[in-house]
Amino acid sequence: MDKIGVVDESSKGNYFKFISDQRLPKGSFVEYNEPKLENIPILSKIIDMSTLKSFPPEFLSPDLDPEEAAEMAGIDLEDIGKFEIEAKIIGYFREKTSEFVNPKIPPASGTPVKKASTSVLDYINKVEKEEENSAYIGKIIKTEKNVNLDISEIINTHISILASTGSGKSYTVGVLIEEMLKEKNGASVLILDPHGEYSTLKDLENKSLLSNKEVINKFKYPNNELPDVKVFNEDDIQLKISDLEFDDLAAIIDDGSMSEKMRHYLQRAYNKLKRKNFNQEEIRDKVLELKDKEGNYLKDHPLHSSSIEGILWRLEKNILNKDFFQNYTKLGLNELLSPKKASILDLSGIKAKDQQLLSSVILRKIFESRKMAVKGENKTNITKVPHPVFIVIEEGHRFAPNEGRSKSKNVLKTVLSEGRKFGIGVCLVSQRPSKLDTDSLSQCMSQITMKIINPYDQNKIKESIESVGKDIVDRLPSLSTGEAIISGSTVNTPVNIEVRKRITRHGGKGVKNPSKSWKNNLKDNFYDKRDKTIQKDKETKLFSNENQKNK
Ligand SMILES: Nc1ncnc2c1ncn2[C@@H]1O[C@H](COP(=O)(O)OP(=O)(O)OP(=O)(O)O)[C@@H](O)[C@H]1O
Repeated sequence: MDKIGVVDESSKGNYFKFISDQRLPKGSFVEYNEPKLENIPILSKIIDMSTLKSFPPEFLSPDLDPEEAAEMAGIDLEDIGKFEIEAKIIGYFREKTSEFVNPKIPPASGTPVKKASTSVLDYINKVEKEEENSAYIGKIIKTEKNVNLDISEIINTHISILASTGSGKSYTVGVLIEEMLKEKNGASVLILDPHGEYSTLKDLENKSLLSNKEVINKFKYPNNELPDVKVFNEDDIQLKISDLEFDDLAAIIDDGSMSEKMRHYLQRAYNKLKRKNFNQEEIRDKVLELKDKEGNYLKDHPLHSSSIEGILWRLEKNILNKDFFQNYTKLGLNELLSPKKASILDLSGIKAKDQQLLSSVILRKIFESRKMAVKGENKTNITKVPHPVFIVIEEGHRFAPNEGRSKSKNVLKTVLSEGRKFGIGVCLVSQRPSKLDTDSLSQCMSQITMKIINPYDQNKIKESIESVGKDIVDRLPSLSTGEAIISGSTVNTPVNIEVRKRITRHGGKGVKNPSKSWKNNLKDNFYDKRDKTIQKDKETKLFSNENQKNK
């Protein structure tokens, strides 16, 4: 491999500087051989670059000969156009423990530096491209080297995808899901989709939409079938009231004004609902029974009496008059979760609070079900999901906000902290990491981080994610759309990548030409009329010219 630079004298600690005449992008990799360790190649990453020497401004005149100027300024002309590049030492790969080991000695001055070779870059991946449990996510920037995520790590210890709006989060989620659904993995995926932007994954069901035979083969299962992608919307999603726990019920009817007394009476009524399959009316009837039973006491204690009335009113308003709650569940876990299947819950037609509620019930059911399956228990009222599950939660800050209440926060935290034991992998997606619950974020042991400009969001990432150091955060604002830094347990060392192209169409596109769309939708479309008049004028002119010619 060709030498691209030489270590200069300023080496210290984990970092060294070298001089090169090449521009090397930040985040790219170089290597050098360490003679004290049998010449083993040491992988290092570029973190900064500056020009080595430049002419002082007073010598920057077009009339001045460069050689003369260099002599006058006391600069070696050869140094102009060279770069001083700072690199961070990553280390050599120790196969025995599958990790990069820092050599703890900086390279000596004069050590040749080379572009990292493919054989050294290979160690960045924990898994090979087309093997089981791998997700080919893109290439190391400015190279042809593939980066493959280790899916076992994602399922066991979760992943976060963080980026400012428009930087490519949902595109990247799409790529990850495509990889999950390839035949090599055959995953069971559930997507909580508040903006309804993932339905284009349905392209995977249609051979004619997949570009060629080679692509089709990657998704084709032994029975010749392609993956199943199902979209469920508000008409399909309804909650069975008896799936709610007491806290859910209290949270739904509490608009912030529910007193402790009201909570107390609601709890007593709820405790009387011994059967597992109660309906909306039965909750109200239990409160009415309580009112009858305590009749005399309530007469003497008007405050208690008004508490019961308060509950009845709230039940009427929030539960009995809502189509969203049914006495049955339209969607069972069996329908949602199955290998080689992605179920997209399009929540765009559901209010934010109801989205949280729905997610909390679904997450809890999946958690209970997986727990039972792993522990080998059998409970008749719980559907058994016998395989691991990958759950994508878009707009994660809505479901687990850092501040304020959310009906789904506690259960999501439980899934993140204990899901590891039960094979529930979560992908938490957010454009506002600073608004995301800190514990939830730090439970995601792998990260795909894309362009982030907001300093609050950058700080949050620095403070709550161990594997994302300052050098990574400093690079976030300069990333382009579609560029990402992968870090954490899914790869052996953090790596800058260009996310691969999607196989399916991307569903999260903005409006391409808003002006055109507005004009096309004008009630009195005078643009159309104008265009027709112009066309007519042209034709008239043309004919009159031809008439003239014919004359
Ligand atoms: N890897 C990529 N290759 C090509 N185009 C990409 C890539 N990533 C993103 N884009 C394009 O960039 C645009 C924004 O991407 P995307 O919708 O994924 O952003 P986002 O971060 O999810 O935004 P929002 O938060 O607004 O949903 C899209 O038009 C998409 O097609």
